[in-house]
Amino acid sequence: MSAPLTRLPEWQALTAHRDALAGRTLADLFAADPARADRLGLEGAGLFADFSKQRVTEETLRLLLDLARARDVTGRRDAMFAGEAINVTENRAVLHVALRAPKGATILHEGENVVPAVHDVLERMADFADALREGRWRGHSGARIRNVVSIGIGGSDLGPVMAYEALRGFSRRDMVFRFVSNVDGSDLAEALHDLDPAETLFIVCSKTFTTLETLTNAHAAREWCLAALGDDTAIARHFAAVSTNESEVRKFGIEPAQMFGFWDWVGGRYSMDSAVGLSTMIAVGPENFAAMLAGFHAMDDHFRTAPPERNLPLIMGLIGVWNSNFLGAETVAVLPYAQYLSRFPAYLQQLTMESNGKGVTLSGAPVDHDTGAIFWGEPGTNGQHSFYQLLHQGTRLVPCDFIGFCEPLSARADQHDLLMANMFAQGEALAFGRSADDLRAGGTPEWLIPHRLCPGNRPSTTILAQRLDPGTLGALVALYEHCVFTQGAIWGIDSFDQWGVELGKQLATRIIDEIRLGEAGGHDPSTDALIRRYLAGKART
Ligand SMILES: O=P(O)(O)OC[C@H]1O[C@](O)(CO)[C@@H](O)[C@@H]1O
Repeated sequence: MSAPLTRLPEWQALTAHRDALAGRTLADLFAADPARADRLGLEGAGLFADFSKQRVTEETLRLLLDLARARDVTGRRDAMFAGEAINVTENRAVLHVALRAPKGATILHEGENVVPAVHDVLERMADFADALREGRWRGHSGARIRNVVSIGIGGSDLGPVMAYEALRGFSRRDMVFRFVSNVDGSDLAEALHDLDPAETLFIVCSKTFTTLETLTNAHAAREWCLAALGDDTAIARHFAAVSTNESEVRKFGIEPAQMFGFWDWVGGRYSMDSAVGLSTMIAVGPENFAAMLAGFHAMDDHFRTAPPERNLPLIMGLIGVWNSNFLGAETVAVLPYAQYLSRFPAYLQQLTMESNGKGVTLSGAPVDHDTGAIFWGEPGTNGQHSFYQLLHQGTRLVPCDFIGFCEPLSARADQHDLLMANMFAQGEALAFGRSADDLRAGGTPEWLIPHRLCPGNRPSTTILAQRLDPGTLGALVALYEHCVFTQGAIWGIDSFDQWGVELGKQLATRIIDEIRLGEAGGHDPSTDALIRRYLAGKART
């Protein structure tokens, strides 16, 4: 791993190949090889991905696989599954794959099989979830718990809220689930405004149990609860915690019996299938949660065992490297054609950008190439009526991931056909565009042709699965997790730390004190002036 990535012969071969391919459009590639649609489709864990609308040939994939070999991606993958401390800057193992391993499996961490402990927590979660769902777990006044409010942020929020939205169709409709993350007090206020404290359970979700936003909201929720229920003992019936930090949980007043733990080898953004998924399990039930874990595990197995050239996350990750580093794409648009996946792009933003938004290699040397792309997106068809204009005719290259399902989850099957027709149409339009000749033949006046022309040659991947159920969701999340892993291994970065978020937190702590004291100073002139202006405005309220 010592030679800089871009000096590797495998990298240079890809650069030369990119130059040789220059000028060959997707239309050219399909004209030369109509069967590429068959050969560039891969299946794994119930997901099918069509890569034929990516600007790659089989030679590109061969060269990308050479690069993966040179970077020992499969060796690093095996090290992850073996529990090695591949998160080097925190000296930690990265074992989210153990969270979804079946009961009899063995995954070692420091010589100990962690799978039994994972299943102990899952069983405790299931008991608690069932007790709530069946009305056996009651509030302090004896009232049935009808509302579950999850308080967390980042990995302790985005996974649970995404999964709840994705699996709403499988959730208990007679219970209310809300998610509070922002330190902006209006988030909590809106979540609670119509809830009865006697019927409300809070799940405080924080790996560290020290996060400013979560602890602030949790204390405010505690006050709200006590103001109505009037007794400290009520906390035991109305609060549960998900954390790795038992002593801080106790300090907050939540007993270990209501604490569901996980481990330092689970990164926050890789934790939705740990106890962090408690709200998901309460919403959809332990069986559906187990089906989601099975979907994750099926993709883990595929990633671990499928040959590189048929390995879905590996190939998808490598194509992402090709688009970023060789075609110059800066972003990836994630476009689920499923309203239930409305929070999936936001979830992926943390997974991909907190993982691969790094500027130095594992040894601390600056990278000499771009790393993680900017992920963003919205569900289709909504996005079509806002930003797709730029995708079709703008000056930037934006590779798109379309995600769709064969079976509708609503009874309106004809609407599902409309939805899917739109998804297929967008991939086709991006790839093949509309030529001047076509427009002329359709009667477009000459002066309007440049405005209406769609140049095409814009790459996309289409992921198609049977239906959006718990197993599919697990497989889909694991697909992106392993994609991120593959890219991090190619770039030689630590995909599992997040030191970049620290500085802002430290500065905020200092500024909070200054605001409380009513005086700013010691920052740069712009920041000082902004704080003073804020203090002046605040004084007028
Ligand atoms: O679960 P915690 O410890 O409250 O952290 C929340 C989030 O904050 C971060 O550390 C970033 O600030 C994320 O990595 C993490 O998911």
